Amino acid sequence: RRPHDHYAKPQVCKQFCSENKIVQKRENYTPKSRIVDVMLQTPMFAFNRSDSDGFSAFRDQYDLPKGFKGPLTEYDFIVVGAGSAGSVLAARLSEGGKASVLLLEAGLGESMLTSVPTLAPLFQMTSSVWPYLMEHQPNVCMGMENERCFWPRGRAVGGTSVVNYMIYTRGMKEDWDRIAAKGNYGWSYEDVLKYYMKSERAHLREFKNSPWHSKDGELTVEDIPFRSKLSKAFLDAGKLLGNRRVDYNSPDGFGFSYIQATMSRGIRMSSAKAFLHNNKKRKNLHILPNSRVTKILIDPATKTATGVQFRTNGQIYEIRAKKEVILSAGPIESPHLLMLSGIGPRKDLESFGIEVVQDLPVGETLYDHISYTGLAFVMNTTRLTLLESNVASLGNVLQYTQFGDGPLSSLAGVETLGYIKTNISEEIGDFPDIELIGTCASLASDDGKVVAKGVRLADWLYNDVYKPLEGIDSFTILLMLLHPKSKGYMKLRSINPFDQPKLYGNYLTHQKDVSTMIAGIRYILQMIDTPPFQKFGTKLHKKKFPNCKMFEFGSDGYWECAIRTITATLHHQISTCKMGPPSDPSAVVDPELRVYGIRNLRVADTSIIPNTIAAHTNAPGIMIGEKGADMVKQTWGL
Ligand SMILES: Cc1cc2nc3c(=O)[nH]c(=O)nc-3n(C[C@H](O)[C@H](O)[C@H](O)COP(=O)(O)OP(=O)(O)OC[C@H]3O[C@@H](n4cnc5c(N)ncnc54)[C@H](O)[C@@H]3O)c2cc1C
Repeated sequence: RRPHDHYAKPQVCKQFCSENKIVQKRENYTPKSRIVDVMLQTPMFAFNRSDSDGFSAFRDQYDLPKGFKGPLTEYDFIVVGAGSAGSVLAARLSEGGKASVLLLEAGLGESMLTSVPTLAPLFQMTSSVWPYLMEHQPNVCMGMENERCFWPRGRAVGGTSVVNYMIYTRGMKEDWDRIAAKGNYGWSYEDVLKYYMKSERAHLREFKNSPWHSKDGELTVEDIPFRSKLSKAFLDAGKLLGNRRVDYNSPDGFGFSYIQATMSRGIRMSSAKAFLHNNKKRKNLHILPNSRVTKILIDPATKTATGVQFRTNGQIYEIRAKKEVILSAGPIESPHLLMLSGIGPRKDLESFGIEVVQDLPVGETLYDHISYTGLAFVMNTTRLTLLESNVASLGNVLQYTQFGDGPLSSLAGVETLGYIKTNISEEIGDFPDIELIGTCASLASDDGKVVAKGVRLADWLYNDVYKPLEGIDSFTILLMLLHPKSKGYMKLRSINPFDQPKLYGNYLTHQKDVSTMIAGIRYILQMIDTPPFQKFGTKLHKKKFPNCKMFEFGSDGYWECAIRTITATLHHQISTCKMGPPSDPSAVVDPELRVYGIRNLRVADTSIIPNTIAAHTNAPGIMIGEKGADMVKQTWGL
């Protein structure tokens, strides 16, 4: 071969060459926030605001290693998506130098601003996310813009770990043991714990010598440096109601605790920072940001994945995988890519004229964790919460830039967790059905500019109910429905890879989900009545939602209307490429993550999680990346 034959050449693009307009518009958007404004006055964060990409000066760069002019024509492994799972996979498969790895990512490198924990809600309005909207579902998200639920997903090197709230949770022992008991060999708690611990570098004051945490991994897990007095009140109230203080990331995790966060000295620890930064100069690891995969290349005769097609800078490339293609594009794009490539429900694919390579139930299962974020509590005591007007001070910015602590290191007010079993649960033993999340902020703490806008809360609701709280100390306690019985699904919208698929959450279609959430709200109100909160004169803000006026405030009918009005997702969509044994008709991948019926193709990301788990899904995604990498290595003797 002549040397230039090693490099991939762009091909003529015949169709679907440009991305949809929404994404292009967002590329040029710099979010507005008082905290950012103050930060920009400091030399540390100064940058050119007239730049069309407001964050360009402070973006992580991922140039190809020295000596490479472009991507090669083939690699041993192609990993699609540099998110929570994909970053780990690419790092592990390229270690030791035995295999060549191409990591393709649609988004750009993360910016310096995404590193600041308290700005987490800001990025849901930027080009760092895929701005998915759920299809309209009557009677949910009634208080969101156009009554549509918003499902942003991270779009950056680091994926959703670049825009998430950094809560580090692994799931209960029972969750993983149940998954294994359904025929998913190798996925029991004991099995997955090994991989959680492989990644982890814990600095947790309370659990310094715990056997359930490791100090040797790449992913720093820390206590949040900032704690408000309300965090202690939350834990004390929990204790008074009979809950234990626990390490929720131990096998005995049913109880209350301070949050453990993926951060390092107050700075966000994305999976890109943890797994790619130190490895990006490896000669055998090529990372291509701004490169969107549009199709998996599959030989229909042998049913073997042979490579991918992707678009970068308006050019289309096809690159071959000598060993495997691994999809880590997340719970929406991994199934989307499978369907576009002929792997999915036969009837649906045929209705779009897509040649069916493998008939599989891709996208037919979709679970999510919904939450009610609408409770607001006021107090007779001031300076207990994170009012943006107080946080946005030069002193706080300097404190953060010098020491990595202070209010800017807060996860936008999120501080504590409590796993509870409501009085209507039918589960046996310590199996929680609700997670409570203690905070020191409410929807009004930033005057409605960021958090409410980020979740697309409708102005009619915000102005009527929350605006009166602006400038006043107020906070919320959230609840998350851990094991919804309502099941959603997703479908192709068209054969254009740039069209978002149709997403159906099917939220609250099972009445038990509604009653469990109401029981969770009542539990929170009980907590608020205890002395730890009452010593601050804490009271529920009792302004009725305008669309729920027909119900008596506080009745079951009222709370049902309220949760159907603010039906907030905590963005843990899973199961769209469900893992299961061959006997499971709803499975897309086997317990070694191989797509059924196709050779050399795996899915390794949160889309494979088969059941709901009591966890936020970043750490599980990273664990799946670790475990997936080991399985791939084992297959190829690496
Ligand atoms: C606002 C928000 C807050 C959250 N907070 C928390 C939290 O506090 N704690 C927690 O544990 N979890 C949280 N989550 C959820 C968690 O972060 C995600 O579930 C997890 O990161 C998903 O990991 P993944 O590897 O499956 O996918 P992702 O991390 O989403 O990675 C997928 C990657 O693939 C890329 N990609 C997609 N399609 C293509 C394509 N065609 N070509 C190339 N690249 C592609 C994407 O751009 C992305 O980078 C939050 C999520 C959101 C949205």
